[in-house]
Formats: sequence, C-alpha cells, structure tokens
Amino acid sequence: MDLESRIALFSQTLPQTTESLSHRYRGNKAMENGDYNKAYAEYSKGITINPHDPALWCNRALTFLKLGYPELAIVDAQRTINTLDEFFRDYKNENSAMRIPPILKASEKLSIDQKMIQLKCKAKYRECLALANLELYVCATRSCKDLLKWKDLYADANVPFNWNDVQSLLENFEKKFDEGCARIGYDRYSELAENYGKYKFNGSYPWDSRQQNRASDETFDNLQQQILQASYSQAKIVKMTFEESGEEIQYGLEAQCIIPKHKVIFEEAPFISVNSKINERCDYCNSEDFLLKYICPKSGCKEIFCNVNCYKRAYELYHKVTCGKDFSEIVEIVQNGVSTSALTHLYPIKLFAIGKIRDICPLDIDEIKHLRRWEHEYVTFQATMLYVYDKVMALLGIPIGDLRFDFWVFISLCCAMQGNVFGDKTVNSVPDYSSIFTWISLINHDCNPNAILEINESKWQLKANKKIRKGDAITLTYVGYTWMNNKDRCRMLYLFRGIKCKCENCIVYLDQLTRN
Ligand SMILES: C[S@@+](CC[C@H](N)C(=O)[O-])C[C@H]1O[C@@H](n2cnc3c(N)ncnc32)[C@H](O)[C@@H]1O
Repeated sequence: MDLESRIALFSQTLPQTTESLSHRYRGNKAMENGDYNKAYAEYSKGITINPHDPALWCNRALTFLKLGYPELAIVDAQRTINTLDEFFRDYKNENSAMRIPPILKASEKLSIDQKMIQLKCKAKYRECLALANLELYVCATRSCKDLLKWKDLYADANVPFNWNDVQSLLENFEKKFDEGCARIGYDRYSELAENYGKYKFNGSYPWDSRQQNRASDETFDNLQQQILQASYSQAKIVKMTFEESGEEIQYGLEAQCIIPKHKVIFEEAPFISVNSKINERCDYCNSEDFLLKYICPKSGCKEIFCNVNCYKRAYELYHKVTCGKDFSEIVEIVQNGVSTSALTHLYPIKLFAIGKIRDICPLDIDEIKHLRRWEHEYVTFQATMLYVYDKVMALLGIPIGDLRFDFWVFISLCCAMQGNVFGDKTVNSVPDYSSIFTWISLINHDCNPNAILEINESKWQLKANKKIRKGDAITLTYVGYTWMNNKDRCRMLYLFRGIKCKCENCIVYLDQLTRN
C-alpha cells in the first residue's frame, strides 16, 4: 500500500484527525491575522486531539516565538522533530501503517517526503531562533550547525527560509559568544551560554488567569482560617504591597499579639520536599532523624522515609506514581548544580505526579495554587530543564498531548517554586534540600528577620527569633547563609528571589545588580 492510500485509510479510521486539522487551519488563519493568542488556543486544541501531527507543534513553535516566549518554542520545535522522526520510522515500516498520522498532503510541487523534510528543517530553524533568543548561544550554535548539515542532505526540500540567512545566524551566534567571553572570560561564559539562558516571565502566560485570582477574597478567607487555627491566633495573614511590585496585592504574615523570643508561632508539615540525596533525608519531610527509618517495601524502590507516617503521606500524595521509577539522572543534574535553585528540577516530578493522581493540571493543586510566582526580566532558563521535562513526562507515563502538563505549566511551576521554597546548601555549597509550604511560603523576607525555621521531626517550626510586637510583620531571611557578605546576599536575593532588598545593609549595592 502506498503512503497516500495508507493515509486515506488512517483518515477513515480516525475521524478526530479531521477535527484536529480544522483547528490547525483556524490557527493558521489566526496567525495570518496576527492574533497569536487565538492561534495558540487553536493549535493547542488540535494537539490535544492529535498529538502526532508535527505541523501543529511546528506552527505553535512559531506562535510562541511571535508571542515572545522562546522558552516554550524550543519544546514545540523539538516535538515537531520527534513526531516527524516517528513518522519516518512508520513510513518505512509497512506494518505500522495505522500509526501514520494523515497530516501532510502532497501538493503539486512537493511530495509527502519533501513536505516532511521541509517541516523538519523549519522546526530546526525555529529551535535555533528560540535558543538564541534565550541567549543559549552554545546550544544555538550547535543547533544551527546541525541545520546546515541538512542543507546538502535535503537540498531539494524547498525550505521556507534562506540558507544564507542560517549561515549569517551562525556567524552572529559565534560573534555573540566571543563578545560574552571577552566580557567575563571563556570558561564562565561558555558555561553560561551552554546551560543558563534567560527569559522574561511576568508571573503568568496570557491564557492562564490563576495568578490574578490568588488574592481573591475566597482564597484569603480560607488561608486566614487555617493560619489563625494553626498559630492559636498569634498570627494572621494580611494583604500588602511592595514598592517594587507596584500595585500588586501580595500576602504577608503579621503578629496578632506579643510573641516572646523562642516561642513557636506555628508548625507545618511541608507540602512536598526535595533533596539532592547528598545527605540522607526523608523523601517526604526532609528530616535527617532516622530513628524509625522506613524504606519503601516495594522491591526496586529505594526511597527512604523517616517513619512509616511519612511514607503513608507520601504514598497517598505522590509516591504511588513515582514508586520504583528511576529519577537518578535528574538527581545527578541537581548534584552538579551550583545553587539551591538547581533543586527546582526535582519539584515537577512530585507536582506532576500529584496532578496525575488527582487528574488535574498541577497548577490547580489546592495546597499551593495561591503561591506567588517568581517574576523577573531575567529568569534563568536552565537548559537541563528541557531534558527534565521530557524525562518526567515519560517516567510518569503522561502523554505529550495532555496539555494540562504542557511545558508552560512546568515553567510556571518552576517559577512558583523558585520564589517560595525554603531550604539550604551543604557545607560544601552543593544544593542540599528544600521544601514548599502552604502557609510558611507566605512569609516575606527581611535581612534582619524576627523569625526562624527549625525542622522538628516531620514538621517545620516557625519560631520567634526575637520578641515580636503586635502588628509587626513576621519575617524570615530567604538567604540565611551566615558566611555570606552583604553584597553577595543582596545579589542572591535579586537573582534567585527577584527581590531588590532595600534594607540598610543591601541598599548600597542595589545599583550594582546585574546578571553577570
Ligand atoms: C515566599 S513569597 C512571600 C509571600 C508573598 N509576598 C505572597 O504574596 O505570596 C516570596 C515573594 O514575596 C515577595 N517578597 C518577599 N519579601 C520581600 C521583600 N523584602 N521585598 C520585596 N518583595 C518581597 C517577592 O515577590 C517574593 O517572590
């Protein structure tokens, strides 16, 4: 059976293909009209119906580039290439005819083979642009060179760009790389340009209204009740603003009475925790106290818990999905990381698992959906996240077409984690552990805080560090390393927490804050 006949057969057996194609055409129309948000919505609907259509991914990659989200365009460009590679494999394998998606039609000028190659080159080209937009110049150069290799191989593919432009792009990326090296030195810049890009994130993507609702009366009242109860009315949640965040309403905690030094304000078990496995810690609460150590009984699973209760909580929450899965490559990435933000790689494993168990988008997880997402014009894009995302999806068995787990969800979760987790490094400065909380994550930073956190069995205790007066904001320090000088702390707060701290120790360094 030739390909055209196989496609015709496939179309008959899968009526949803027609539906996904109509979303593709509507998306294309929206692109022509410059309505990129509509195009995003149409392509996404199409992908949900038929995730094997490489053209949908490729077109959505362009939409993301037009919308100014290169961090999202990369994944779609790569999905295009992967689905096409699957397509090529099936094409050669007569027996798997039914898997071939009928997405490309031969035209007068181009055969289906040529169309596939054209699409592959287009996706690679978009990947190059996206990587360069993120300033990942080492990756962009590599990707550009790969594309240029296809020039001779696919000479008659009739690609929708000029090969000379690709050559100019390559030269431009190499020039930018050299400029970076001249500025800060070869070793440091090549590491940055290989692993750390940057993108702008303003808290949410336009199609996601969750952040606007985080300070709704309903959310506020609900949290208030919980905090009053947990703190025996010593603390309450308040709405407030920070000068640098303009009119945005944020949350903070305030003392409702005098709280003496050393007094426990409340205790909270982490919602979830992650650790780099450098030190032995409980997978659920990060405690190092293993008097009643409990190892997951399933053979092949090596996860450890400080006691059976932590195991049971973890099991219900996420472990029934993660049990026995091999996440060691992600752990290795974290161990090689230089800051505690490397631990962010581990959160999506558990948050995606919870989303899967509850059958919801992980951004709708009740316990953390109110957390403020980190926003900044310089959010670090760790290139390793692309790998982590694919790995998590594959290991948890989440299909790529389930867009409740789309890459923008992954990015939004990482930004929520980055601004809200509490943890530390090891004495050798390797990322060690961090946890996320429903209430503790509402406490604001102060370089001279009046509260501290202490791990007490499976709970974390919020304690007064000095006498707190009624009406005082309850604060913690987000950068608690005693060895750190004021300048470094000020810089860390800005780079890793997005905070331009104006306390008397930091203020002198504020105008020196730059990325490099
Ligand atoms: C852990 S949350 C604290 C609760 C947060 N205010 C909220 O509304 O959910 C951290 C975020 O609070 C804000 N924040 C905390 N302390 C701050 C400070 N001293 N100056 C400016 N922003 C601060 C920053 O936006 C930071 O990303």
